[in-house]
Amino acid sequence: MTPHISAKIGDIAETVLMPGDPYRAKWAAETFLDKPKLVNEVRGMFGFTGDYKGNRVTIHGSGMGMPSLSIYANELIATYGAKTLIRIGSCGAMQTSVNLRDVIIAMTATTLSTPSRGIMRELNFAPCADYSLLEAAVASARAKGTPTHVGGIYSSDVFYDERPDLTEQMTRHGILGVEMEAAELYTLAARHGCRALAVLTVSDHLLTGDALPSEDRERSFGDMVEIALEAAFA
Ligand SMILES: O=P(O)(O)O[C@H]1O[C@H](CO)[C@@H](O)[C@H]1O
Ligand SMILES: O=c1cc[nH]c(=O)[nH]1
Repeated sequence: MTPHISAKIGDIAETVLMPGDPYRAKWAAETFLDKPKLVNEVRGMFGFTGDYKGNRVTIHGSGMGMPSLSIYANELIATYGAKTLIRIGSCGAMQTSVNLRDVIIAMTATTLSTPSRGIMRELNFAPCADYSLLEAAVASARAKGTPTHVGGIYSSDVFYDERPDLTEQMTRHGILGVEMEAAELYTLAARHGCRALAVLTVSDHLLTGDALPSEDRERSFGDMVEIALEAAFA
């Protein structure tokens, strides 16, 4: 047990999918896993462990933002022995070539700061995905025919951004989309010798202002979950 996870040691799998939303964790576990078992609900942050095609997997919420993800990822790695952590999140598109419902597989995660900033000091560490997971996720997305983009994303500390100039710079520099957790996940995975990846579904578009109504999201979110599960066990 940890301060934030009540699961017994052994109740969490070595492979963990991490949506920001605990209700997405519940939905994904109940939709895609055999025999999903609730293993954590401290603070309403659901974690479920079950089987995917015979492979043991946990789907556990991260909460929103890097400080929250950092708490859960640290505890999952240090106490429960998680080795592969895949974020399954929503994001805002930053390129005209990226459409609502498309999937973005994040090679790198640019950021202004992460909870690890204090350790890095003057170093501009480049958080990047595990290549084996990235390659397997791209193959899985291609096989499914899901419209998918692979490249850099931006991990922001804020949802309500007061810096339109930053968005403009990100777009100019080819950043595909914005979310709020991947940079810290990649940094923690690098520190602890784990594998990490972020597979994201575009829920809104920063350049057009378009946004998905929540009832439309399930199908594309389902593709994202299956891509992550297939990549984890490739
Ligand atoms: O849909 P999730 O996984 O929560 O991800 C995105 O949505 C939240 C903001 O609404 C942030 O956590 C952001 O990263
Ligand atoms: O962090 C996020 C997530 C979805 N959409 C955004 O614009 N930002």
